[in-house]
Amino acid sequence: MPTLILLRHGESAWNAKNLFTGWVDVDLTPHGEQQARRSGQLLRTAGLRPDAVHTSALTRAQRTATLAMAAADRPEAPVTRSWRLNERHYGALQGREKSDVLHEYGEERFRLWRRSYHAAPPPVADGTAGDVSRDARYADLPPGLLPRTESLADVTARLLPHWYDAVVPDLRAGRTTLVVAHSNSLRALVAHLDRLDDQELLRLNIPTGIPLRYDLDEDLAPQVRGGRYLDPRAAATAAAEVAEQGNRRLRPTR
Ligand SMILES: O=C(O)[C@H](O)COP(=O)(O)O
Repeated sequence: MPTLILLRHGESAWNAKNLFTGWVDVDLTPHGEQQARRSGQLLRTAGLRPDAVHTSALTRAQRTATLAMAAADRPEAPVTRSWRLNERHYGALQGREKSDVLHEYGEERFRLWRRSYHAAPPPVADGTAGDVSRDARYADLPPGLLPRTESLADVTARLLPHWYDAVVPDLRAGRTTLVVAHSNSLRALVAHLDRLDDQELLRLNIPTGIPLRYDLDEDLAPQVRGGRYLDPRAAATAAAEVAEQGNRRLRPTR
């Protein structure tokens, strides 16, 4: 039975500042690096030895994958990188402080932009930090595929080809597979695996840096809906903090 492990990258510099990040390529903080290493230790303690790794085109996810796999004693496992696993493009919200956005637009709009399936924030303006049309990393993609904003439905549509074409073959081959991605690309994947309804999706928050294990049956359906975090208590606390990010100006100093 194949095992899938989902891991959101460790804390990034913009997570620490409570800024919407999306496709802006910020690095991990020292705390995020530590979370990544601890993820690898948790994998090792659980006896999980990933044979294949999939991650996004963004530095924070790639570095988390490298640090976690080194700590899991599996640095040689092959890594596939795809823009399809990137964070949701957060449009014009990228670079804005989350509590500022909540106060400007109100709780309902803020919640729908962050957690609903269909709402997409306003698109990013040309030439600003989130405009990826001239980013060399995406030069081979048809311009029509490059987002200026995304709903979770858009994320799901661009993520699933990578799931079916690259992750599923690894799982079908019996490889323990680690996917290191982002809050919303992982929400899209969990929604797909667990067949979440709209209300469940609104409540789903994924914490940084804690592996989530899914043991799958032969049809690749989860044996336990929602999977199992390798540190369930820390995951519950951290997920509740993620849900509250609009009400927080700065994270407490560690
Ligand atoms: O891109 C971002 O701002 C975060 O990584 C994810 O944000 P969210 O948890 O507010 O959707």
